[in-house]
Amino acid sequence: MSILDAKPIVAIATAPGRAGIGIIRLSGLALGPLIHALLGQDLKPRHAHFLPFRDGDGGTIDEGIAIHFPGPHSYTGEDVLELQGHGGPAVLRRLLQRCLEAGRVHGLRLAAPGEFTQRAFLNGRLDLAQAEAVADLIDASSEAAARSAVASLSGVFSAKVNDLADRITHLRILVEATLDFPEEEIDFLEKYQAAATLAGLREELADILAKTRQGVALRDGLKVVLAGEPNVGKSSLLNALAGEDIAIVTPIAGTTRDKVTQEIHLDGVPLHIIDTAGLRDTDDIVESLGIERSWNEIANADIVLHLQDARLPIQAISARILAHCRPGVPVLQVFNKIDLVEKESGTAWQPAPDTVPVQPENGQTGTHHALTTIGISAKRGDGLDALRQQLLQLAGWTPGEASPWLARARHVEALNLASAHLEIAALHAAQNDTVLDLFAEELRLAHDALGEITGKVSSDDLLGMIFSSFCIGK
Ligand SMILES: Nc1nc2c(c(=O)[nH]1)N(C=O)[C@@H](CNc1ccc(C(=O)N[C@@H](CCC(=O)O)C(=O)O)cc1)CN2
Ligand SMILES: Nc1nc2c(ncn2[C@@H]2O[C@H](COP(=O)(O)OP(=O)(O)OP(=O)(O)O)[C@@H](O)[C@H]2O)c(=O)[nH]1
Repeated sequence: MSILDAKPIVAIATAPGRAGIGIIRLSGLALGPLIHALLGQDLKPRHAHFLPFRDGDGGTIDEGIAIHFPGPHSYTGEDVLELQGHGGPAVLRRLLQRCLEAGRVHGLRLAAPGEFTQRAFLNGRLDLAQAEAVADLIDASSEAAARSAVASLSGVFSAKVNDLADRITHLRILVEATLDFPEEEIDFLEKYQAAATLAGLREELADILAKTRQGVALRDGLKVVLAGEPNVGKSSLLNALAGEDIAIVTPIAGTTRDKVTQEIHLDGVPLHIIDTAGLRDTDDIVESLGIERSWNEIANADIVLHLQDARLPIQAISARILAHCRPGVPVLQVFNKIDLVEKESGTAWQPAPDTVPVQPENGQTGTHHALTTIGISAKRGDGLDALRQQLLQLAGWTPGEASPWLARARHVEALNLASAHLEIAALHAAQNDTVLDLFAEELRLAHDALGEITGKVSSDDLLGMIFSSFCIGK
């Protein structure tokens, strides 16, 4: 249901509730007659008119400003009418009713969520990544996310993707031109330095992918799971990072029975900190159900903080934690309660030689990031700044440097797909008897994958899914 119909649409564009000003927006192919019926006059294009908004009987609903943006020079690319009135819910409801009444003969109907922006997309005013950025800008939870969303909206991300797609096409055209002259196939690769060009394209794609991943982290946040045996201070760390008492802290082992989640922002990056039940063997049914959930959280984590008591030798549970998390997920060994180490031994805490990283039980050597070790005191606050820095670094963040664009998981998927096709193309190119049509086909598939990002290649299902998650009036 991506193209609903071409009828004119109307919606309240501003947030519900009391506000200084509220806006009703209409969009349609030819709003002239409707405007005349509604306002009793024509409007000078792109001119702010102060006038009364009247109901069908001539009674005044509000006094406000009306602006007519004739298509194609409007947000949607169609004729757009804005009625800017006072922002009370009753006023806007009456105005909306009045529009529907006056517009009935013109087929005016309520807009579906995101339908204004969908029309802007269908009329070529925005590409799909920019349209998504409109919603992401509205939803941005931090200033850093908003800054990056604006960059995406202005086309920074799309331009990168389009440029890469064009360069892939350029290479493909060279290859396909050669296909018509089979005797030249052999030296094609050398003649056009195809392998070197392809290597350059793959490097560029890897760079875009890394920045896009950052953009997704900035939009969706990262799941940081606090895991470890009971009583090591997981809940205390959650509270310290959150700056308030969210989770219950007691000296009793097994206090946390269910996960406790808190969202914090580091440098604008949303981190969902998840405190879990302490990992141990237990006969307590409630506790063991909680522990089962802890393992599930570890399996879904983007980053795991494995908390341990700094006074004790490294715990056997470590290998099991590594084995449970997804490949590539960084696990940070956090030694807590270093204040007690100092108190009991009289010297500052040092990472002991026996805290050298253990290998995961399932032998996934090399699939985890380097295991970094850090000492903290959740109670006193030592090491928390260093821990925050570590978290940002693990999130792929350069301090103070905002992600160049905001992005969505579906963009990363498309880039991964493009990357896989370029990788196969490179394998073809490396063969002695390169089959040029297979090489060209992989380039085409990589190009199409990139086209999904900007909507050059898209399905109605995809469009329906994207725009239906917008708010009404956008
Ligand atoms: N009152 C109001 N504020 C708003 C919007 C709106 O629709 N109405 N927007 C809606 O989301 C955003 C601004 N986006 C807009 C994008 C394009 C055009 C537009 O009329 N473009 C024409 C003319 C450009 C020009 O004058 O140079 C064009 O591109 O041809 C208007 C708003 C945010 N603020
Ligand atoms: N001295 C000191 N005590 C700490 C520190 N962190 C936590 N504690 C204490 O250790 C005890 C356990 O802390 P919690 O935060 O409840 O530990 P937990 O890992 O969430 O425990 P479970 O809920 O049993 O899994 C409490 O008495 C805390 O006050 C620390 O850095 N220094």
